[in-house]
Amino acid sequence: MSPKLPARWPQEVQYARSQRFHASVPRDIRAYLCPKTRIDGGAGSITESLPVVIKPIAVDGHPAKGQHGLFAARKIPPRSHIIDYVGEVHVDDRPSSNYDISLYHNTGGVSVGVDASHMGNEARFINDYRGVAARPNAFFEERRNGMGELCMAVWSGKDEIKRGQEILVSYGKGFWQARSAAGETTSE
Ligand SMILES: C[S@@+](CC[C@H](N)C(=O)[O-])C[C@H]1O[C@@H](n2cnc3c(N)ncnc32)[C@H](O)[C@@H]1O
Repeated sequence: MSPKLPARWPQEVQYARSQRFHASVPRDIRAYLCPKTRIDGGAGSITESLPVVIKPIAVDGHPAKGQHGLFAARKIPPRSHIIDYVGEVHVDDRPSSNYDISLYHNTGGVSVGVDASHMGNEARFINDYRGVAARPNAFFEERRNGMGELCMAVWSGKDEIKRGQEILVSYGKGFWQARSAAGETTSE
């Protein structure tokens, strides 16, 4: 059964509750990332509602005005798991994706990313804090989910996130440096 789409989910993007593996991921890397046999694709383990909601950004001065962001649907305690970043796990280059985050590097120099440009979950709407707030209120850190699969998770920082607040992470300077040539800017 396909999962219910969140409000304001874009038609052209496939909604998924668990990451998918692109053919570019070598077998040994995949075995490390996903050591257990997956029975149902991973969707079955999610029972709780997520503490987040996708909203359009209409505030003047917000650098992502006209786009969407991810907001707390209820109070989120400090240092707690918010959501896993779901997308296509890949090792091929995706220089034009604005939804590609780094998941894992092995000692042999293989870099694994999670790209949510064509498929993903609510986490793909998390904006960078630059130009929005003084600092991020959430951060990326990998974890092994209930199925033992390595994934990139989003966690709250040291302060509680209040209902209605935008979830903001740092994409890292590299993200913006790579885009400055293309004319995409932040206030930093
Ligand atoms: C992962 S997407 C975030 C979700 C996006 N706002 C949307 O509606 O699909 C990353 C893109 O969001 C925009 N963005 C996120 N944070 C931003 C910021 N602080 N300043 C300017 N643009 C931002 C940029 O266009 C960036 O390439």
